[in-house]
Amino acid sequence: MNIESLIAEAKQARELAYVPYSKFKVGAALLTESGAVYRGCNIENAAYSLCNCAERTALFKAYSEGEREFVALAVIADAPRPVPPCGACRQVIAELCPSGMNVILANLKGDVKIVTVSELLPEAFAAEDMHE
Ligand SMILES: O=c1ccn([C@H]2C[C@H](O)[C@@H](CO)O2)c(=O)[nH]1
Ligand SMILES: [Zn+2]
Repeated sequence: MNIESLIAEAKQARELAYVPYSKFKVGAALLTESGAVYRGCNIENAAYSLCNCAERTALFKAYSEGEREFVALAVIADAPRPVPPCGACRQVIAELCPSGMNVILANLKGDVKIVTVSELLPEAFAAEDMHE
């Protein structure tokens, strides 16, 4: 699976977004070590703080199906620049994905920016920091 294909998966996922409030559809696609792809879209709620981003939808779907080895995550939206994940998603990505994993940020215009998990959230607190 190459970068373009993973972005295409994220674009497909984006079509399923539930966004009556922001009207801002986001899609994500998470590639696992075994080659499986988990898609996610953002799902909003009248209680705004319950809105779930595309990235977290994809990660939670994959993790809850038993997946543990993640190799890349693509995110796409119709934005002026490659869509930047929110702080909550950065924290969840840092918790569940390897620090050197690539996160592919894209928009519908074809702009792509690739960053690592640790670039998105340097010095993130994680499970291994909790006990000696
Ligand atoms: O990386 C991002 C940025 C935003 N959103 C969602 C949250 C909300 O539903 C809408 C507007 O912020 O887009 C995502 O899903 N992922
Ligand atoms: Zn988010």
